[in-house]
Amino acid sequence: MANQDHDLPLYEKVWLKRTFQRVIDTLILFLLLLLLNNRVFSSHNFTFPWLLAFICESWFTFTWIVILNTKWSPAVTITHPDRLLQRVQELPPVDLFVTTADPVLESPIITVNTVLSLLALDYPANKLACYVSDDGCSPLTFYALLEASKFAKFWVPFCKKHNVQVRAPFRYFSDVTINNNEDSLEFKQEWLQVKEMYDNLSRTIEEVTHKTTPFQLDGEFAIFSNTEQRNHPSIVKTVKLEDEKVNLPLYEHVTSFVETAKFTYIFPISVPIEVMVLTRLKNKKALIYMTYEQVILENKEGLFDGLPHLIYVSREKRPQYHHNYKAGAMNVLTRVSGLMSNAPFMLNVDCDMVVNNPKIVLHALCIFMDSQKGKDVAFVQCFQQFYDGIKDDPFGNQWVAAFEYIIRGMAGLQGPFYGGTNTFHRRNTIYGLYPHEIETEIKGKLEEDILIQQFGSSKEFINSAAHASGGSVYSANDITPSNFIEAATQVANCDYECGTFWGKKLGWLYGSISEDVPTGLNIQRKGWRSECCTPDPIAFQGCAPRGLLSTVIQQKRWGSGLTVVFFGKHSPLVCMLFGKVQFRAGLSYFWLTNWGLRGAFLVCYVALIAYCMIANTSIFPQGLVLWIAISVFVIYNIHTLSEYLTIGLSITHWWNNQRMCVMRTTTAWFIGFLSAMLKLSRISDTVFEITEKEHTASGADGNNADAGRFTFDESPVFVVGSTILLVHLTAMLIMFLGLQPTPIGNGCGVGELICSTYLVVCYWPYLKGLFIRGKYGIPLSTICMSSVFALVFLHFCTSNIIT
Ligand SMILES: O=c1ccn([C@@H]2O[C@H](COP(=O)(O)OP(=O)(O)O[C@H]3O[C@H](CO)[C@@H](O)[C@H](O)[C@H]3O)[C@@H](O)[C@H]2O)c(=O)[nH]1
Ligand SMILES: [Mn+2]
Repeated sequence: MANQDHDLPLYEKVWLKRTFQRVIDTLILFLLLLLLNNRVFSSHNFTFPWLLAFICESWFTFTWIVILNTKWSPAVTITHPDRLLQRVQELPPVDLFVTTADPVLESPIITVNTVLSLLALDYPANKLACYVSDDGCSPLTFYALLEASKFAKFWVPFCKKHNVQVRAPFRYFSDVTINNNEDSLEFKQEWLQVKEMYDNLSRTIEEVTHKTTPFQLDGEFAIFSNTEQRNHPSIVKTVKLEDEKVNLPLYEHVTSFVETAKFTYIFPISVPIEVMVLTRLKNKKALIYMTYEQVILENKEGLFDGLPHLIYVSREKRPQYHHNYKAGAMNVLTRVSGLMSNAPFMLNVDCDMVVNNPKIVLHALCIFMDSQKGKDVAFVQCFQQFYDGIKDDPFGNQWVAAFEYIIRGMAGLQGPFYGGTNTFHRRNTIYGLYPHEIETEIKGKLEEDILIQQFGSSKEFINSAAHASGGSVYSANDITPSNFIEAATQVANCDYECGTFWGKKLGWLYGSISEDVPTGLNIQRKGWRSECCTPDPIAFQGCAPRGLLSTVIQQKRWGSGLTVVFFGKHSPLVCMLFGKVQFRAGLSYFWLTNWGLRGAFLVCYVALIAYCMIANTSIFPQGLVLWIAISVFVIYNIHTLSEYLTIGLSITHWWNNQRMCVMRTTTAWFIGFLSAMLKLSRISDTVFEITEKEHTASGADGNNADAGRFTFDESPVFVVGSTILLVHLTAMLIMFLGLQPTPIGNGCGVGELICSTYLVVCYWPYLKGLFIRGKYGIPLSTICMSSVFALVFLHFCTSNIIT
């Protein structure tokens, strides 16, 4: 290898020039400031509505500054896995985390596909360990994984042999068919065989999932009897050894294992690659532990081309302990994996995020391992992109433009925010280290009692954490996850974290249902950077909510979780003032953390406009200044439209996103904001509601009559939406019928009318929903409630309380 080669970076960062965009952005800002200026200096109408308008408009201008700042210096990263492979002697181990929480909303077949795609990554199998956290404590999920691990023994070699790109079987088989003319006979045969196996697998899993009779909880599954999702009792599991065909050469191995690990019991299955299923034996100690782990697949021989370890983890749940949702699950996975494989890097994906680029680990490592720029990179974030997205994004949940402009923009600053999935982390940063500590082995040298205070009382875990912090890893050959079952059980217990730093200073942070954002901020606060990784083909593909109902659940959660972050200890402002988050990076975090607040301000403004129309007053200026306001509106729309068109999105896509932005801000984010306020004032807590992942194996939305159509239910989100619509319809009616009272000041003008019309046009799906019954219509109860609210508002406006 030429010396020169060594100097080439493993990744490059290229800043994009978007000069024209900057000019227009600045023009809009200039006009907004002009309008604000006009409001302050040339208005003589200092009433309460005026003040409210001034506050809201200042907020909108501030939001625009935040957006402009975020978009200003976009960057892309280009990675060179070929250089990495040439340069490093040995690739580092990587732990893979998958979280699932509900076998109904997240069908096990989805999780299975994600896991299979991870097992088949183009990376030495002995360097990978895949951990599945099941917060649903579901025997179905466990069963599905067991079945999948059998299939994996054929699937993984098939993918590697034929260099398959999409390694989630349901995606592969719906995309790729055999070509009789081009494909070899061997390929065709294998394809058919593997396809049949997959069809069997998915049929078996579907059958078990949809069986109306309860799942037979015997044999290996006895461990699941008497468990509840939120309350797992002590579980003792027995395995009938004689049912399995025993592979003799493995026998020796197994007996020695049973001697060393008293509380575990192994039986091998006769398979080409060693597969072991572990379970705990009945013993006193196990009765105290209320969680269990199963090692499903163990690559004990450390075979390069074998299968990665696959470990099922379901942490203990007790009603008296808060389980902290996904953040809690991630911390358990961090500890369990720390014991079992302790890889210096970990990848975390949601259960629906399948690998789309099998070389993604190499791409991400290019960033971490670059000797110049990689040292202070804490995490590598891949975009969230979606398969089978409904055409033109009717619910605005595919975020294509946001990724292109906002996240790439953040990438040019201190780095993208942590998005909760598709992310590679350094184990060290999760353990709370600062960039400069990485090479000084600080944690490794800490006193044991300090480590116990921070990391909890497991000796084995502290040992492994010290190892990790010191930069040394277990060598790939001593990895035997099953040796650590007992210790892993302990660190997955509810009370393990009591009094420790977990969730407060270490790992995934608790307190917000958008755990990802504060976790990322807490890392960047220490001076770490992050990078985007956007290789071609794209890294992962997930399942975007397919209906309005699940979109609303997601949006409400974000609106609420992000507001909690905004006002919390890890708000961007705090991290900027007291931490090492750079000014512009901190400001860009406002784009994200103020979603809930945006809801509050926009609802205020929308109400104000309706008030003006009903009470016949005006918040908008007349004459030239009104024209400036109208031109801001027009320029803004043309500008965003051109941004969409530039990246190949359609006009419909743009319009769908625009109107969805208005709708979700004034409904879901607003409700999220209210629930965050209740949480912050300790009146009620917020709950992580899981979004449904629909499994459409056929890959088309044609078979789904609901695709893209708005469906409604009794959610308070729709009450807010319908109220806003009814109020504006009434206001327009009053205006057109000439029922307005004598004007206050200039009286209501064209500005208000334009705003109101735009709003009603955005709310068109709601308007239709008012007149349809059934699931496409707004429920009568919701309409009644909204009418009451609208009447109250009307009364309020006409009773001249505020003038
Ligand atoms: O108690 C829980 C709740 C959720 N999850 C898992 O968390 C993931 C994300 O949940 P999902 O319902 O898919 O939420 P989304 O809105 O799709 O997720 C986005 O937003 C979340 C924060 O609100 C992030 O955690 C996610 O990574 C991000 O993709 C899923 O794998 C769940 O199984 C758990 O493990 N335990
Ligand atoms: Mn998701």
